[in-house]
Amino acid sequence: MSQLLRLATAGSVDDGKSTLIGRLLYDSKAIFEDQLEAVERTSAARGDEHANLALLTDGLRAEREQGITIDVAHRYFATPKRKFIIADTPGHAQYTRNMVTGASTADVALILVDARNGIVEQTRRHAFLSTLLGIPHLVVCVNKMDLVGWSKDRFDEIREEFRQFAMKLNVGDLTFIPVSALLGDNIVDRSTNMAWYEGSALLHHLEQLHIASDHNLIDARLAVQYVIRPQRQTDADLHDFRGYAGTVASGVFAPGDDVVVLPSGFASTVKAIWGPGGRPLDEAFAPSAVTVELADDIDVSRGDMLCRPNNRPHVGHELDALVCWFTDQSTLAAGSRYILRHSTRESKAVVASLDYRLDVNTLHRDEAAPSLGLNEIGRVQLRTQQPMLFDPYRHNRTTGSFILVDEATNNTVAAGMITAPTQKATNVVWHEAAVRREDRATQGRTVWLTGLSGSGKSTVAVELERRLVASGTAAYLLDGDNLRHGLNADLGFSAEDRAENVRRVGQVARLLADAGLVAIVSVISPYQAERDRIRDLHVEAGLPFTEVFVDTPLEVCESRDPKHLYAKARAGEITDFTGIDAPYEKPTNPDLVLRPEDGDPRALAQAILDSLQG
Ligand SMILES: Nc1ncnc2c1ncn2[C@@H]1O[C@H](COP(=O)(O)OS(=O)(=O)O)[C@@H](OP(=O)(O)O)[C@H]1O
Ligand SMILES: Nc1ncnc2c1ncn2[C@@H]1O[C@H](COP(=O)(O)OP(=O)(O)O)[C@@H](O)[C@H]1O
Repeated sequence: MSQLLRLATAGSVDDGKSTLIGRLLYDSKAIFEDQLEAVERTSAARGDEHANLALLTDGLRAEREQGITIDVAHRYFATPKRKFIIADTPGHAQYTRNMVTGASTADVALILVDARNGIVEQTRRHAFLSTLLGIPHLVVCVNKMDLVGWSKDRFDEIREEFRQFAMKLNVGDLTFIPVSALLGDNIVDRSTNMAWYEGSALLHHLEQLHIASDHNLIDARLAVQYVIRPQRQTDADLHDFRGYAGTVASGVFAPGDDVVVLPSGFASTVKAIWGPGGRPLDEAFAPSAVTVELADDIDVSRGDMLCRPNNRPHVGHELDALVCWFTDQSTLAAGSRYILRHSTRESKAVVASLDYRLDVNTLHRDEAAPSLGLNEIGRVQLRTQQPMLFDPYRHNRTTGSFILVDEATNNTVAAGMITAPTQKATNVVWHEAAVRREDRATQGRTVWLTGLSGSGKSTVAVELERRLVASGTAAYLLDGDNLRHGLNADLGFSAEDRAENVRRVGQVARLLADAGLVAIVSVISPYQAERDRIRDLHVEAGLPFTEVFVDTPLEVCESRDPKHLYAKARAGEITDFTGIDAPYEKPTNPDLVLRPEDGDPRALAQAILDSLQG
């Protein structure tokens, strides 16, 4: 079966969103002949020169007005390569909530920009929301290129402006396509009007997009929806069948797997897994709805979660989360009480504090904000009566999200994304500085070089620092090797110690960047999750973060072996050596990749400089 791609579209009114969707449907021959004829007739009657494809999607608007969905319409179409679902979210300023509901399961966000107007407030807002929702791929369609004379310069200008903004966000994969939705350029077929554009047309890009690896296949989680306990049918059934039905939120379950049931902590083994229609399954992935049978007769009830013994979600009463407020009937403030629904559990919850309200347009945090109103987003600390079983949203869009329900009206009043369990440090108050970042002479950032030992991180980093300082930019190199002589002298090379090493270096880099320096970091940092955490730390602080993958193959590193460490590792004299008997997880979405064939260390340092300026 072809893989399904979920698309969320966003753009301000009149950017051409409806036309673009119409064009995709029209040109991929997905629309019904009669609908099309009606559009052609209406367009001709209105004297339109071209078939007005917005009319196709305007039909949907009527549906919406009847309140069928929360202002999000879904459209289905298919090409021989793939099936698509488009969630069309209206672009008005106050429609944050629709975007949050419509796009939370999307694989790709399509953001439309009118080439004449360039990046506007809405563009930034939608880009921010898309990244907040963890949508892994972002496609910026610079539309109405016909109205700017198919200008490459204009396209480049918009792309650069967007890139500058996107650096402050945690954007996974970012693509820019110049299009004319009205005339069909670069929608399904490559445009002949823009020969300078070398990329794919939109549909082709969407068909090719690799999304399988976006799914979390590591953290096995299944929230029990209900317990199936049919009556004994015949005397031959010595035991009553007991199955646990639910949807796999992430990871993989298979018969024979050891599992733990949370929050009780009882352990068992998966005896069998049943799919739809009672079919036995060898494996179950997200988002399959299955029934799991366990080998042991243990107590499991609705709301419990099955996971693997060595990979568990957080269990706790305190959540740190970003919430989007959905209603104008009330506001959220410290002390407000709600029902929190998370996977198949629910609990009473109180807002322990509202840390700040986020201005989605400027990313400014208002720490003095007393409450959140309609469509506003803020960071809150929540305390629940029952223990919750959760993961950060960044790792798991299912076990990382929740909704808040008003007890009195039973209305959903907010959607939330869990950032982390609330930090342990209690009674420690953050002191506000009198100097704001904008008041400092320079604005800092972090450039993070990751790669195997001997890949060239330090050499390139030294050269980058030299060039920056020579050009009058305050920069400071934090080298893993060197820090391990001081700050991190107590750490070795176990997975835990490396995580702590990277956490400390990341915190120091953030402080330097906050102080206005370019912090250059050169550490192996072998784990994606740790690197992501450092990126988040920067993004949350509004500091640009550039992840540079020094992608030198293991064989090359090993042949260089300047410190003879590979030789020692091969001889078994050192253990846990990265690339030999300890893992290195390649960056999934680095901002820049440097390969040996790209040049000598000087050329590579220059490539980093170019990317910072570009
Ligand atoms: N077991 C093992 N594995 C990897 N590296 C080892 C090990 N033992 C010592 N070294 C030396 O320590 C340097 C890596 O330190 P880092 O702080 O960058 O590592 S990590 O990010 O915590 O994984 C690394 O430096 P670079 O070669 O500059 O990367 C090595 O010289
Ligand atoms: N781009 C490059 N081309 C060829 N050799 C390189 C390059 N970058 C670094 N080297 C050499 O590789 C060795 C390892 O580089 P180093 O910067 O110490 O790596 P790391 O800090 O990643 O361990 C050094 O001897 C260095 O001179």
